[in-house]
Amino acid sequence: STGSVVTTPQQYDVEYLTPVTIGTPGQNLEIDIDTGSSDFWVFSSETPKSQVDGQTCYNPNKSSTAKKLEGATWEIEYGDGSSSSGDVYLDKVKMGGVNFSSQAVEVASKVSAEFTADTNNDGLMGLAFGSINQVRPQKQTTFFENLQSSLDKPLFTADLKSGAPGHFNFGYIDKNAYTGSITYTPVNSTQGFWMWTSPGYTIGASGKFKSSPIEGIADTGTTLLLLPSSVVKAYYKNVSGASYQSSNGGYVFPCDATLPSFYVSVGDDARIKIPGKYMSYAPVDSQGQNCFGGLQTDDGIGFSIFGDVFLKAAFVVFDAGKERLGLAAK
Ligand SMILES: O=C(CNCCc1c[nH]c2ccccc12)Nc1scc(-c2ccccc2)c1C(=O)NCc1ccccc1
Repeated sequence: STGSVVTTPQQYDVEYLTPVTIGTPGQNLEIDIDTGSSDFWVFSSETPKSQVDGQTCYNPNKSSTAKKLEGATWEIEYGDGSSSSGDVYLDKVKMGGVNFSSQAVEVASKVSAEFTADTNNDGLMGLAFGSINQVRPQKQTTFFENLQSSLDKPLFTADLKSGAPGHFNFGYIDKNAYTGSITYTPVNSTQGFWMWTSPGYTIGASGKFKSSPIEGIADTGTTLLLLPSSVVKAYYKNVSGASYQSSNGGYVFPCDATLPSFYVSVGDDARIKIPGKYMSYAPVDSQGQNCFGGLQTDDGIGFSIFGDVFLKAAFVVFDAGKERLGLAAK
């Protein structure tokens, strides 16, 4: 089997939302497909009304195919301090024409304020590895892991775009979705992530390649590109008026500054170009005077995060069959 589903960026490309159908009859939710985590959790009939602000809630009691996974609970906390927790049902899940009949759906009986405030986002579907799933006492496998053996090819692809709908595809590679060739690089999944190492980077079209291995994860659930502070400092040296502002929690610069492009090397002889305009995330003030950088440091994380700022510049193949990541220009 193969599948394809549209994914739509929210304002400033902060996240991408994808339609997912759960249960019988189908309940349609808008979900953040997240290759940086491994839990599929949703706003639900068990989420206190005070913590719901417009989100669509999955109600297992209204699904004839829902079965409670007795004794199973989950809780998850993300690096920004946001969190959610609850219990678990098994139900039919459909996305982009592919479906799995007994997917673990983690229903939220509690969500933190960040998720309540994210009014269009009805939940997250983690597509990292099941080894870091947070359901206890027994970890659950991801939607992709459940589908893998029935897919034409054991892979999925992400084609995120800046300010326009893109696609997640399952089981096949759409040759029309990229230019040139796909460069593959090994994935180390021992920490449960799509973790890979870039050999280095180049700042600006006429910049010199800097050989500097960067180990990080391909993470559609993180908005920004989070790299070592040495790399980040070197980049913002080229942006007039840029400075680290602890009050804003990162590098900020005048919104009219000229931003150099940033090239991330892949394998021996390929690189992904991130256009300068992707390197500005959003205004930090209502006048739109100063802007928050799309590139920030990975301090305190333990690895870098190749988030949406990077991923939307590429066509990305998440190849579980060969434990590798494919990257191509588009
Ligand atoms: O969790 C994910 C992917 N799902 C995010 C879902 C999500 C988390 N708030 C959300 C809010 C809305 C929608 C989705 C999400 N990736 C990883 S791996 C390591 C870290 C980490 C660990 C320690 C410290 C920092 C990061 C994160 C992380 O917290 N990223 C989010 C972030 C990263 C930096 C700043 C803010 C958030």
